[in-house]
Amino acid sequence: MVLIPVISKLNGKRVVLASASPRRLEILTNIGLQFEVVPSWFKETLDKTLFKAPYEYAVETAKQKALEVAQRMPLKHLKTPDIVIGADTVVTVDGVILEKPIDKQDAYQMLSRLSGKEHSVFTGVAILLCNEREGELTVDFYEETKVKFAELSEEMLWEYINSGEPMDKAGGYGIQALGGMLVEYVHGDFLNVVGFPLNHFCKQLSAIYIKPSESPTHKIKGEDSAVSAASRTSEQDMVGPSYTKSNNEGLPHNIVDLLDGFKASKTLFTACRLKVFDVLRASEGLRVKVAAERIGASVTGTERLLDAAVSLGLLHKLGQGENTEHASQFLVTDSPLSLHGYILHCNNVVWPLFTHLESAVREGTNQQERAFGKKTGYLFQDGYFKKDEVEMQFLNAMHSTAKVTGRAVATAFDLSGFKTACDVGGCTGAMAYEFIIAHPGLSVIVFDLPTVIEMRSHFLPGEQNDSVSFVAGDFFKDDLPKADLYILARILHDCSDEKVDELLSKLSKACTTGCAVLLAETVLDEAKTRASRAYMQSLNMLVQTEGRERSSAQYKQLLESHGFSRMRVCHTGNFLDAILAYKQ
Ligand SMILES: Cc1cn([C@H]2C[C@H](O)[C@@H](COP(=O)(O)OP(=O)(O)OP(=O)(O)O)O2)c(=O)[nH]c1=O
Repeated sequence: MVLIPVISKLNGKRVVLASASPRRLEILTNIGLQFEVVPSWFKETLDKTLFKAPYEYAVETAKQKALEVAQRMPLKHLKTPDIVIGADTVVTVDGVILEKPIDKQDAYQMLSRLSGKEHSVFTGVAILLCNEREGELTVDFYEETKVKFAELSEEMLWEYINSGEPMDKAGGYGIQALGGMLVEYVHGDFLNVVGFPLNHFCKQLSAIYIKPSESPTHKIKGEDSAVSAASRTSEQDMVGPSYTKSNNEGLPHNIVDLLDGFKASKTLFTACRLKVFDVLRASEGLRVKVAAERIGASVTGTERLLDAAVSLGLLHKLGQGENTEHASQFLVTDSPLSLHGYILHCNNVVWPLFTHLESAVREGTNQQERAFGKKTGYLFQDGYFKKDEVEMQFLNAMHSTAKVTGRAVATAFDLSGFKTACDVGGCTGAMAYEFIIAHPGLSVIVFDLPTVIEMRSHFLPGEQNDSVSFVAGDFFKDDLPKADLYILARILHDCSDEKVDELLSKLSKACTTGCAVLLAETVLDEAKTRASRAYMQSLNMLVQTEGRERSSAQYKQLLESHGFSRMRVCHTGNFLDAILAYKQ
């Protein structure tokens, strides 16, 4: 059985079917696959004229369905999938793509087109491997099945249409049900018509998860191996699944992705600096020349930047020239969850520091002086951060990340036992507001430097709420406000070990038995089996600060040494994990 070995390979992985199709659910359930269903919100409105073949449209739609769920789950479901499966089925006849009919008349038109003719059914499938060590991989393929309808009388057509069966099916028919009466022959995979090419899917999974020595010898149509479609060579136009050369002939895709990683980052940073996403939101379907004028750049440079943004899934294919849902959500400057500020910080501060990563590794110190020509004490009291535009940019960055991570951190634990929290170094209050929303009985005092407190009105102009108050002070030099829960979001990871001990010792004195600290940090995964972001963040601390990221075991030891016990860790699946520990 091709599938049995693959099933065992998937055990323990979070598999998600990004489809509302009951047929796909049934097909995968019947083979004993363990998976969750999270229907995709991707609107199936890609411009068909931009695709040179119907199967390309089906594959791209399947990929976008899977991507949407993979990117939404950590934020909305607070869990990260390991594998997301997207699929899209289309019927084509005489070169026209038929999707689900919009009404009975449309169903009549479709079925009349199909009457007495052979047509093709294409199902595109995308398998998104989210937690692979080398980052996100997409394996996509399609399957074609030929179907011939008998000559359909008007009476038969309308009797079938009035059964209601056509309405939620591509081409307006269901071969597995009443629609089977319309069919003279099927050449190819029957389940592919129903909506999921099961055999091809199993072969792809085998190619991904079973080493050649383990797997029964089988050739998938075309060539061996399925790899990241992102590295698929563009000149390929083969009928059948999409491939690149098998790994032993080409570069391992994770090396290729890493080689190009910095270019992808810089593409995102540059597009944000030029406010490309704001310009494209203002007038959808903008032509490149007009976009170039609006962002004040050359036409040739703009064209390549936009093409690169499309390849990174930030923009829809050009011709529509419009933001993807995620670009609208996170990359335009004024959206509620905009990461624009953080991205500018990455471009203007983190990028120059990472340029000196080798020196940081050799010396074991941050590279502020090489990058910006200044020594630094505790980072955020340094003169460099006193310049208004630099401080405002940094606050923008912290504000935008707090907005994106705040909900996940605030909902990580049941905090109903606490009345007053102090958000130590709480910056603009974005995290504090998430805590009072998640815990209505809680009030939060945001404690931060006077200059930070003065600037808060830039960030939360409308959101006045009595449960959030602001107190100016220096958490190293001044007394901490009285509270029974102390929140420290991305504070300890900036500090030297000595500063960490100084601060935790102070918190321990401020806490009576039953009080607690809640840390929001990127927790290192000792087993190194999860996404590598935490280890990238650990290098970020090396180049930027005197601090570092820590594992759960290290936090446990550190907190216990300052009288905090009963530590619990919540891996939120977002940028930040949450740690709660109680004063003994
Ligand atoms: C041709 C044909 C299609 N279909 C169904 C399969 C799909 O469910 C549907 C094609 O529409 P799709 O957009 O592929 O799938 P969907 O809308 O049902 O679900 P989702 O988008 O959430 O993945 O048509 C049949 O059930 N029988 C058939 O014979």
